[in-house]
Order: sequence, then structure tokens, then C-alpha cells
Amino acid sequence: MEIRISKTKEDLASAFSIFFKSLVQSDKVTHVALSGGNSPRKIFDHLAENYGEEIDWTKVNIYWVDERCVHPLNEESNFKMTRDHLLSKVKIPEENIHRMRGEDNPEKEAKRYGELLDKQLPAENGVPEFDLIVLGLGDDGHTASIFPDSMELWDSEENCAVAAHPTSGQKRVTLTGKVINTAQAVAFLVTGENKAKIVREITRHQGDYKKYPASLVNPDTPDFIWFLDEEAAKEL
Ligand SMILES: O=C(O)[C@H](O)[C@@H](O)[C@H](O)[C@H](O)COP(=O)(O)O
Repeated sequence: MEIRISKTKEDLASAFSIFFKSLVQSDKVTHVALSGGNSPRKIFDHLAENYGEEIDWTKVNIYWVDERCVHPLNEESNFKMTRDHLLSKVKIPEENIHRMRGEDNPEKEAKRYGELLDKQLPAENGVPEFDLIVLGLGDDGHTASIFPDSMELWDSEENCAVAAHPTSGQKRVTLTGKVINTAQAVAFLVTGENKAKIVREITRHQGDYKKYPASLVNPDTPDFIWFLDEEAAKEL
């Protein structure tokens, strides 16, 4: 695991964009799963506006780490956020965009999406292998849509599972731990002082880190990087 600390969120966006470009520049098709939430917004804007023209998006397939089970035009939708801040700004073919479509039947979509990954991605020990998985960190230690009150989803035998937000109850479709930990590269994007304590606990294995699903992210790859701004890294 590597920790890269950037002075500002803009510097983090630049560091991540350069990393992203280095991974997708190879001449092979790449499969990337993105998280939602707020942190990626400006980072995706930066990637699109500064490197969008330098990347051959015809070779990049975009998937989601998790998705709220809402209409794709709903402000809550991770697909909408990603389309608004990245996909609408780059020349990526529609067929390369693989939306999680959980708004009608989450359980059915979790099955469909898991089968899609088995079909589309190369496999490592029978598990679909992403080239890159981009994760966020909730201030309760969740990642993807695996929350502290449903840690068992991490160990699901399936590629995807159905989760529920602990307070709103909103249903989510999410990748599970075996897929996340099989990726060839994993990048956490974490900004803001409100994440500093939990970043320290997880990366230093201190305090209640074992209660946090994000502490279970441990892919067997040198390309496992925490991209932090100085605020999120304040306690390191
Ligand atoms: O659907 C989601 O919300 C995300 O996939 C989730 O895992 C997110 O990455 C964290 O909640 C951090 O969210 P922020 O970036 O908004 O803090």
C-alpha cells in the first residue's frame, strides 16, 4: 500500500489523473470501476478537462463500484454524477459504459451485473479482474456500499450484492470484497479533515479499524494507492 499526499484537492486531482492515464494508456482494453459520492466530482472534471484528449477512450470500459437504486437522472445517481463530470466530456463510446441499473429490481440487477463482469472481464482465480477500481471512504468507514452494519456483504460469494444505506434504507447495488481485492490497481480518493481520523486508523491499523469495511481493502498489488489531500492526511 502506498500513500500519496497532495497539498490541495486540485493537486490530488492532478496526481490521480496522471495515474489513471498511465494505467489506461496501454494498447489493451481496460476495465475500470468508479465510485460515486461527492469526492470524485472535481477530480473527474480535472481528468476530463486536462487529460480527456490524451486518452483513447475507445479502449476504456467504465463500470461502477456501487450505485444507488434510483433513476439514472436522479441527483443521487452515481451514474449521473460520473456522466456529468467525466463521461459527457470525453469521447467514450456508449457501449463502453456499463451502468448498474438497480432502480427497478436491485436483486435482479446484482445478479445481472455480476454475470456481466464474468463475461466482460478477464478472471483471476475465477473472479473478474478489473484493471483499476476507484474507491471512496465514508466517514463511518464504509467503502463501495458496504457499511459497518453489513460487513458480511464483503465476504459474499457473488460478484455483486444488494446493500441498504444504514440510515436512509436506500437500496444499493455494490461490488463485493473478492472483486475489489482482485483488481490489478486500487485507488482510494479521500479529501477533507472529516476523514483524517479514520484514514489514520485504517492505514495505521489503529483504534477501531477492524470495524471499518474499508480496512478490508487489501489487494495483492503494488498499485494500491491512497490519494489524500493534506486535510485528509492531517493525522498521519
Ligand atoms: O455511492 C457512494 O456514495 C459511494 O460509492 C461511496 O462509497 C462513497 O465513495 C463514500 O460514501 C464517500 O463519499 P464522499 O466522497 O461523498 O465522501
